[in-house]
Amino acid sequence: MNSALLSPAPLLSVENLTHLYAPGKGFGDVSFTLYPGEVVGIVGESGSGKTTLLKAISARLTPQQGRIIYCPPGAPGRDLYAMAESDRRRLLRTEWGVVHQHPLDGLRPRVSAGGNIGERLMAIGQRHYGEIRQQAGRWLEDVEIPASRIDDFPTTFSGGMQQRLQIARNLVTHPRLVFMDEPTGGLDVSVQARLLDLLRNLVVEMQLAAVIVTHDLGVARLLAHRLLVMKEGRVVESGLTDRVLDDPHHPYTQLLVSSVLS
Ligand SMILES: Nc1ncnc2c1ncn2[C@@H]1O[C@H](COP(=O)(O)OP(=O)(O)OP(=O)(O)O)[C@@H](O)[C@H]1O
Repeated sequence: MNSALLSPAPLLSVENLTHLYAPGKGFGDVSFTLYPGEVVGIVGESGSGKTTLLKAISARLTPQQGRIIYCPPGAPGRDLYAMAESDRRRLLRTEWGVVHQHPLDGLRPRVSAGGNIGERLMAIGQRHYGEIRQQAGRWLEDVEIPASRIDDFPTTFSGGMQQRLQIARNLVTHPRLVFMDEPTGGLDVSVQARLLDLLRNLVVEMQLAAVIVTHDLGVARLLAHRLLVMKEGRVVESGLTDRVLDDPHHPYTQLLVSSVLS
């Protein structure tokens, strides 16, 4: 993917962040910036701390050290964990989105597909039932779910459809920033390819900034402008995606890349 046109001020600045459940379990001293419209991929083997880091930067796990500054364009920067808990929760419902690996973790199983999408619209103040339903129907079609399924529960959908519904629920409010944890993990390869294509188009069209955790370097190559490579809770290499994957500098990245090629 080509680099985004970057605005001068980072949307998110992660500074010396640490959260260790136990020695070697979690992540330590991670710093990076994310610009509006930019997609950063976090790659690394299982257990390297990717999900824990994603939780901390998406306001779902208070880090033990360091800070995160969120600075939406035209507004002053705010320290994420110095905000009131209610403000962090509001961010997650409105300007931010979180796409979980297991779609039912990010959906309400006892609420219809339309309700799952409409709920986010209500969180940003929309009240007109007819308009909410219309937007939900449009979004279902945008993520290739027939609008005729609007009243069905997500539990009646296939895994791929559930994941597309979760994406629609998150994107309907046009968030600035989306966090995704293995968004195509657990799906059949053919379903993965279509979902990736859809995600890539949405990210480009909506000029979304995103942080994507994946152990799949193909997903990283397709979606991310920049990569952070994690090993044992540390970022061992970072840089533009093509540079990191085509000319890896750190021995661990070299191993990761060569294990995919072999
Ligand atoms: N709630 C928790 N309590 C204690 N230890 C945890 C907790 N969550 C994760 N860990 C441990 O922290 C380490 C990092 O886990 P994490 O899930 O962040 O890794 P990961 O890179 O996302 O791995 P995977 O790709 O398998 O999801 C692992 O050793 C894991 O067992």
